[in-house]
Amino acid sequence: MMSSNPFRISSPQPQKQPRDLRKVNQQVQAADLKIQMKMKTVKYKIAVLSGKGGVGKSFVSSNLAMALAAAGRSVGIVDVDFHGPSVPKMLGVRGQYLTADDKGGINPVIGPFGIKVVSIDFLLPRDDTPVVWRGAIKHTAIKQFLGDVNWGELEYLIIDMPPGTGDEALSVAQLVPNLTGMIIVTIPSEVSTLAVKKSINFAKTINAKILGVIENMSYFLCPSDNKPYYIFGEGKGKQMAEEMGVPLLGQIPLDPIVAQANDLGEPFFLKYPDNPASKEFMRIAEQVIHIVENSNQQ
Ligand SMILES: Nc1ncnc2c1ncn2[C@@H]1O[C@H](COP(=O)(O)OP(=O)(O)OP(=O)(O)O)[C@@H](O)[C@H]1O
Repeated sequence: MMSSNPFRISSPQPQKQPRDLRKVNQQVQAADLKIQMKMKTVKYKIAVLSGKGGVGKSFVSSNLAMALAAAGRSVGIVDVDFHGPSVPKMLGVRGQYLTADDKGGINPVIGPFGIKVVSIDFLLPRDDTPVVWRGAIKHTAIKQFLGDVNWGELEYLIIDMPPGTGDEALSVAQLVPNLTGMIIVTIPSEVSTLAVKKSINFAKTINAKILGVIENMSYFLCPSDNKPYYIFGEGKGKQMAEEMGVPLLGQIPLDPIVAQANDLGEPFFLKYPDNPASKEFMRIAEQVIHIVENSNQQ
């Protein structure tokens, strides 16, 4: 005869569950409190996202971080792109390790210009180790990156997000207290700008301020005639930013030296300060500083 309870779900144990729940609640509250404490000493927290993958979001995050540091600001960067962590390589610190202090805190890796860097990449045993995590684990990892790392006093924390508006974006929106705003990276192609519109609408849905859009791979500056060639089309980023009512912070050229430096694990902005892309990053950093430091939000 079939049992009335085919899944053999045991009946609830009223005395045990509340105690366990209380313990879990206490742990969650303690973790949230830790994040609040750690983030109190970080003035501006900026998430960098893109609607689509491969548009150069990590390149932009890493080089914007260096440009902000070159402008005299203290900077940290947290890479929450768990499935494709490329910030360490783009900052030239790949292969280094996070260390623990005697109080259980995590010491970030120190990158160029003294930037504090945290990424899952520092914890992976091998180059080809995939991160196979569901949303809940990524949420916990983001909590640890925010609450357990010794960030110290920082003016800027750049949060390099994975492409799209999935679990990580929601976790960051939920966990980072007083998120200063979001910067959205795009390339001048129709498919990318469509995806960006989704990111902008996502930011609006969660009430995050959009600091602006950065158009990457905007044009190729031909070395023989020094003229810009708009490979993916001209003016798309500007048009899209105007349509969506957000500022276009800058346009980074497509340059084989960028790809080469990133592939070699060289920090591009530091190594090629006179390249037009680096100069544009400096201009973008100055605008970001102007926008966030002149608003009262912290
Ligand atoms: N302006 C540029 N000129 C030339 N190559 C570039 C430029 N920007 C990025 N790249 C190259 O494009 C590739 C993708 O860059 P990146 O990893 O930053 O993109 P992403 O949007 O973060 O990708 P993902 O979707 O994996 O998170 C890299 O090989 C990088 O070197």
